[in-house]
Amino acid sequence: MMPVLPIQSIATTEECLHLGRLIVLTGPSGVGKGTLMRSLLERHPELYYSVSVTTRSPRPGEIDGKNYYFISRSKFEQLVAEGEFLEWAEFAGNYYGTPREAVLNQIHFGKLVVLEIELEGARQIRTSFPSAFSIFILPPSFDELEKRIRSRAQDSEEAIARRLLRAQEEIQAADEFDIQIVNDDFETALNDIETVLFK
Ligand SMILES: Nc1ncnc2c1ncn2[C@@H]1O[C@H](COP(=O)(O)OP(=O)(O)OP(=O)(O)O)[C@@H](O)[C@H]1O
Ligand SMILES: Nc1nc2c(ncn2[C@@H]2O[C@H](COP(=O)(O)O)[C@@H](O)[C@H]2O)c(=O)[nH]1
Repeated sequence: MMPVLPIQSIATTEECLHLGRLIVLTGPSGVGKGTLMRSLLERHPELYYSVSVTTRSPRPGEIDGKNYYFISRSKFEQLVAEGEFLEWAEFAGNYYGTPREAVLNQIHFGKLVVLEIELEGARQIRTSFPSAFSIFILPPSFDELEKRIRSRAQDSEEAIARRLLRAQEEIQAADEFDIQIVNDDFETALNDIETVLFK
């Protein structure tokens, strides 16, 4: 299921940090992380985007292995027990996790690796990778955030309510991150991310 590169031994976390860099992109659901990420990858194909594993059902158009690896809760719990995740969390009723081996491989090879994950996972990464660079994406306002979640039209009312509740908690944690970027004008936000990553 998960991509495994032909590497004989995987470096430890600390060894990896000398070879590559880990970037964590976090922010409330609907703020535009995925959209920013897609544009960033188009402009910088040298980046490695870590495809997460989730127990959420695929949305229309989402492809297994591209957007996420979609698996059952029991399989996810088995992978947790086997230590297969670099971090994982439950978010709005579903599990999400970052495949450990693929990410460590890419860092080992000197890649700039980007994780797009929620707050609890980002906190776990800060503990295991203190040198990771963390970015928190903020909405211009809470009303605009709700509008964006609704405009996506892919979540039930219940899921939207859960995501908005969680968004309030997440936004309060924005100061824990190395940098905060407001995604108001899309191009400006994208340029701000590029500036901190590449300039
Ligand atoms: N700067 C922006 N101005 C207006 N709309 C935006 C902007 N950035 C993103 N959007 C829109 O907001 C909606 C949510 O964006 P997106 O799905 O990327 O959010 P997300 O943070 O990845 O959400 P999730 O964490 O739930 O996956 C999309 O319809 C997207 O087109
Ligand atoms: N802790 C983790 N969070 C993740 C991961 N992959 C995605 N996410 C975050 O989950 C929410 C919901 O995503 P959605 O696709 O259902 O809208 C969002 O904040 C994502 O950033 C992961 O591997 N670990």
